[in-house]
Parts: sequence; C-alpha cells; structure tokens
Amino acid sequence: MSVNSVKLHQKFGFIGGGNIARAICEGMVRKKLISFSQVYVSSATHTTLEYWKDQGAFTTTINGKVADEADVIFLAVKPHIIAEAIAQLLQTFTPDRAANKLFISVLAGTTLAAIENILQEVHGARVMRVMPNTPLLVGEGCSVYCPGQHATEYDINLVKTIFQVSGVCELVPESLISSVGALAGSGPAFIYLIIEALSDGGVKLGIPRKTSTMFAAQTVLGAAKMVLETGRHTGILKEEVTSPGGTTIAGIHELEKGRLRSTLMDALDAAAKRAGELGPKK
Ligand SMILES: NC(=O)C1=CN([C@@H]2O[C@H](COP(=O)(O)OP(=O)(O)OC[C@H]3O[C@@H](n4cnc5c(N)ncnc54)[C@H](O)[C@@H]3O)[C@@H](O)[C@H]2O)C=CC1
Ligand SMILES: O=C(O)[C@@H]1CCC=N1
Repeated sequence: MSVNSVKLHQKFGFIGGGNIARAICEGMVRKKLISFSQVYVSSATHTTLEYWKDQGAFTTTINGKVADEADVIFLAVKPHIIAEAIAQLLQTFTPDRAANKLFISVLAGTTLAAIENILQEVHGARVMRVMPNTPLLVGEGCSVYCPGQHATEYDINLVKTIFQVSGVCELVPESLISSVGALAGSGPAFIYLIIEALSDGGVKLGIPRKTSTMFAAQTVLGAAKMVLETGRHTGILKEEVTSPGGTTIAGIHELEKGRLRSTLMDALDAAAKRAGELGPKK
C-alpha cells in the first residue's frame, strides 16, 4: 500500500513544540496522514503554543498531560533540556500506562541508551531514534531512524509511515546518526547559505533580489532532481554543463580557489563533532 493512502488514527504528542515538531506534524497533516485534532503539544512557553492552538491541537505546559493522552510521543526539546523535560513528564504521567506508548526521540547527539536510561522508570519503554530535517514540512524530508531495544516491528513501520509520507526515511546503524544529522539534519541550513550567496551573486550582476533568489532556489532544485532522477554520477552531470573554455569552468576555478568542497566537508565534520558534545551522557 502506498503511504499516501494511509490515515493514522493514533494520538500524537510533542514534548517541545518548536521548529522540528512543526515540520514533522505539518508534513503529516499536509499529506492527510493525520489531522491537528489528533495532536497534543507541550512547550515551556505559551507563546510557542499559540501556533498549535490556532491549528486546533490540544496544548499545555504540562508534559505529563501530553504523555497521558498520546499514543506516540515525540521528544522534540533541545538535547540539554531532555532530562528536565522527562522529569517533568514523569511528575504526572503514570508509568504503568506506558506499555502502549511509543517514544520517538529526534534529539541530536542523544543516544538511544541515554533516552532509555532517562525513561528507566517507564519499564520496557519503546523508543525509536529519528534524525529528521525541516524540509519534511514541504514533503521533501530526508530522515533516518534506528530502533531502541524494546521497539517492535509495528513501531518501525509506524516511523517509516510517518517520515516516508513526507520524504525519504531509511534505517541506519546508530553510529551513523550524527553523520546523517550533519549532512541532512543541518544540511538545509548549509544550502540556504548557498542559495543566499548565489542570489547575492545574481544581485551583484544586476538581477532583482526576488527574481535572483527564485532563480537560485530553482537551480538548486533542478540540479538536485537531475542527480536523483537521472541516477548519473555528479561528475558526469557537471561535465554536461562545463564547456571547454566556457563560462562554467571559469566559475568552477573560482570555487576551487575558495575551497568550496573542502569547506563543505569541514562543515559536516564540525556538525558531527558538535553532536557528540550535546545531550546527556549515558
Ligand atoms: N531544527 C532542526 O532542523 C532539527 C532539530 N532536531 C532536534 O530537535 C530538537 C528540537 O529542535 P528545534 O525544534 O529546532 O528547537 P526549538 O527551540 O525550535 O523547539 C524546542 C521547544 O522545546 C520547548 N521546551 C523547552 N523546554 C521544555 C520543557 N522543559 N518541556 C517541554 N518543552 C520544552 C520550547 O518551548 C520549544 O518549543 C533538538 O533536540 C534538535 O537537536 C533534529 C533534527 C533537525
Ligand atoms: O542544529 C542542531 O543542533 C539541530 C540538529 C540538526 C539540525 N538542527
């Protein structure tokens, strides 16, 4: 069955209602996998909750209320907050009701073992770890997952349904999650910088800003689709654009002088290294 034809009936909770929670939830809603009436969100401030309230979700500042109501509970707070957020959750949440609940952690740099350890009061807590990215919002997410020790086949299928409806979602060993986080989790920010720089270049050459940004984004989209849809090696695709003695090679020479490739590789190294510094240590 195509994931697009599925409608989920579970209740979905978000502990933390920030950027990634919105991307995950709106992605599902846009694809009609769920509606906001199935969504329960807790956040530290009422300001964050206004958006959710306007959409028709149940909102609260009490994490335990979300855990009590929802069948699937996304842990979507910043990594340094997680122990505190779960402690708050356990103040009102009845751990023996947890058997039917699935926790999905999207926290960077926070291992399954650390989450399972923080949730130890919830005996046999079913946990999945996912590294999503914000383009889930527009149906072009790139996510990876790995199951915790008590996760079931049902949990794996549910995670695949949730994240594949809004993009690609693949299983990886947990040792690779921070690497994928650097590439796909942080990657959109790197690409926005590149689009902005291309737009600046266009503006410098006289193209109006709005048009220049649109052309830059469409060019990135077109190049990405060429890679994905033709399946041809990026080197060959590059050759097809680069005429001997032409304009493109003149530009590529400048990019190589600016160490574009090496800089992007360094950016991924830095992001992956930073993930290792975040989150509670087991
Ligand atoms: N933003 C992104 O592109 C991605 C983020 N992530 C991970 O998702 C997590 C959340 O990131 P963002 O959504 O960007 O952060 P954010 O700052 O936008 O959202 C965090 C939310 O947590 C809430 N919060 C703070 N303390 C809380 C508490 N004690 N209990 C309940 N809620 C509390 C805040 O009010 C806020 O709504 C992080 O762990 C990050 O590593 C993972 C992949 C991509
Ligand atoms: O910047 C961060 O820490 C999060 C994780 C991946 C994307 N954003």
